[in-house]
Amino acid sequence: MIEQYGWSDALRLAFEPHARAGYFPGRIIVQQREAHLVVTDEGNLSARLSGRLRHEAREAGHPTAGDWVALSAKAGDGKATIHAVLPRRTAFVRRAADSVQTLQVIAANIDVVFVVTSMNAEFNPRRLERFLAAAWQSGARPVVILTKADLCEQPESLTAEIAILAAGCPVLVVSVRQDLGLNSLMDHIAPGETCVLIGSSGVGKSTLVNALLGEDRMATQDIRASDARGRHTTSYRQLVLLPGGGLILDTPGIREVGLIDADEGLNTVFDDIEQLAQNCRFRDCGHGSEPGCAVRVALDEGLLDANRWTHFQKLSRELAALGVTKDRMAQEVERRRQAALQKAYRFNKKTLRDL
Ligand SMILES: Nc1nc2c(ncn2[C@@H]2O[C@H](COP(=O)(O)OP(=O)(O)OP(=O)(O)O)[C@@H](O)[C@H]2O)c(=O)[nH]1
Ligand SMILES: [Zn+2]
Repeated sequence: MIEQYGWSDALRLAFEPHARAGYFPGRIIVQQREAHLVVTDEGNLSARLSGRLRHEAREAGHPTAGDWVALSAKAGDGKATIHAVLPRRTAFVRRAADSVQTLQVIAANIDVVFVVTSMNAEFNPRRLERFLAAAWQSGARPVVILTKADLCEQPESLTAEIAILAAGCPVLVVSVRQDLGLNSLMDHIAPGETCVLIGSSGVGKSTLVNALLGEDRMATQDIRASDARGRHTTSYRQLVLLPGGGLILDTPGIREVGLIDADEGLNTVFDDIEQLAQNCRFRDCGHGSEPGCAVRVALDEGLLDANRWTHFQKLSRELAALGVTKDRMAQEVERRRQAALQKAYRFNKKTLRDL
């Protein structure tokens, strides 16, 4: 059962101390305020945090959808207690809605982030950059999906434009209406791997999930004809098994990626600018009036788009204001979480590293 949900030898190894303590493993498929829905070899259980974990969670963060956890349960009542969270391989992090400083991990242990944008509405390159940066920063592989190809007059030129922006990740063109491109999408998720979809409201994420599942499990919405944008629909927020053996997590929290949280992700998306800046005469060039500034020259000669440059500076400033270091923020959050966990469980450092 849990093999289907991605249970692996590495996880088994990390789980050993918990197995010795008499606990069994499970994966959170729905995160809820009080009790989480957890898939286990004994079926789905409704699990609450132990008192001790609840206490630690204040420092180390709460377990989230996609997390592997150590459980105990009394026979037969469908309820369980979560005693520990295994180290995460990847984490999708966003800033909490109510605070600039608080980070929220909204999905753990994901392998692929599908960045979804539609081909019918006006294409917004800046927004795609932000989504891509968030995707890179999670530690998972980003893949761009362009939806509603049936509504686009010249899909080729738009695809080419986007491929340049999304340098380094695959760009897939799909149309659920025409049943186009869905198989190549499935090729990007291996059995046991977990993917998430991010993208603005109305781009067709739920429709895609339904198509992948082969049934209408997600509530979709009818698009507002006037502005080609969508309204929010409530979704089935859970980690679900796809027929091909992969897993998909469709949660509203992931869709609403706010500000980008990592300069690592930013650098990947703005790789060309980073390259340019390396040609400046001074290593700490501020790209203002310094002599020998390669960025200024590129701007003057029209080799670097002025809007793109402005956007890059704006995002850089936002990140600097947050004190973001070169480390991926997701990794930093995870490091702190593990440090807190180690204090509690004296986890073997090597076991953590091996994951
Ligand atoms: N023409 C066309 N319309 C599509 C396609 N895929 C989705 N749509 C339509 O786009 C609208 C929005 O689709 P949803 O799947 O609800 O969008 P969403 O991204 O899940 O939206 P939120 O739940 O608000 O985040 C619906 O009316 C769909 O029928 C497609 O391939 N072609
Ligand atoms: Zn410079």
